Amino acid sequence: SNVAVYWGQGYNQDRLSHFCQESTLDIIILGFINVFPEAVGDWPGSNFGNQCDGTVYEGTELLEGCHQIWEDIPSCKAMGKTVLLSLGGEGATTGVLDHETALGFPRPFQNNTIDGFDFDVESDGGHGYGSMITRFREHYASYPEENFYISGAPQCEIPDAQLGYAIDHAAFDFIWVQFYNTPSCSAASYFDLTDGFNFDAWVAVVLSSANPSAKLYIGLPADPTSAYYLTEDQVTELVGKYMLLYPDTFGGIMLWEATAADNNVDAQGLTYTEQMKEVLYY
Ligand SMILES: CNC(=O)NC(=N)Nc1ccccc1
Repeated sequence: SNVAVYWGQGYNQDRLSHFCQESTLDIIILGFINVFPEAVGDWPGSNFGNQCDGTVYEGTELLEGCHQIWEDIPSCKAMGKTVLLSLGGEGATTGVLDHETALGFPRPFQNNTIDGFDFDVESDGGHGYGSMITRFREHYASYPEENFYISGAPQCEIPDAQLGYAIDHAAFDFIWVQFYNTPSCSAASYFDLTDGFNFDAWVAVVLSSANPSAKLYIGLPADPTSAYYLTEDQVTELVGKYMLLYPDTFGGIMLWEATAADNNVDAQGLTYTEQMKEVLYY
């Protein structure tokens, strides 16, 4: 099973190549394309924290000076990483992506080196995401020799207000549930009296979704100051239980996010990511 991390919004974050060199990481999700086109023909916008030079394509919010990222993606893939580009993120302008706008979402990702797209839609979700993912699948089909992926980061309440429809009607490869940010179903609630952690119910969602063989990941915060943070021992107990309960559907652990995980070092000098890898291969 895999460790997936979000990268692009970390405090004083290192360039992508630094994380590509970490053997513990399998999937790196670049965040974010955080402005969606309001209408067909509009351009999306992007934000990668401290990583780009601030210049945008004329008249858009789309960053054009992300040289380090575009330089690092090919080498990241050469090191065996799966690199996905995430659409959305906290506070993103995701607009009501209707069917037409969804199909018209321009793909200004000048290079085609990314392995797929992640949907981290946290507000204003429309039903366009199902159409958009179906359209992505049609594009993917014209490159049968390539492996392209679609992933999603729903909140843990079921059905997820933004992605629930898309998960039921369009094929995802990975679903990393944000078992944080929502008290009622967080992984942390497994350890308190409420015990609302709902991985079992999420397995049922996947098995009745458009792609029952999608892999389901446990999403966790990597920052020890986060309200929903789990200690290494708590992750060992929780993940140890669910990875054995659902060996076919359990895909691994997703962390928000890469820099926080790097900076979170335990008494043995292991980063949080290395601790997660130990849990998965325990
Ligand atoms: C995968 N997407 C996220 O994790 N989005 C998000 N809103 N993350 C977040 C986690 C902790 C504090 C603030 C934001």
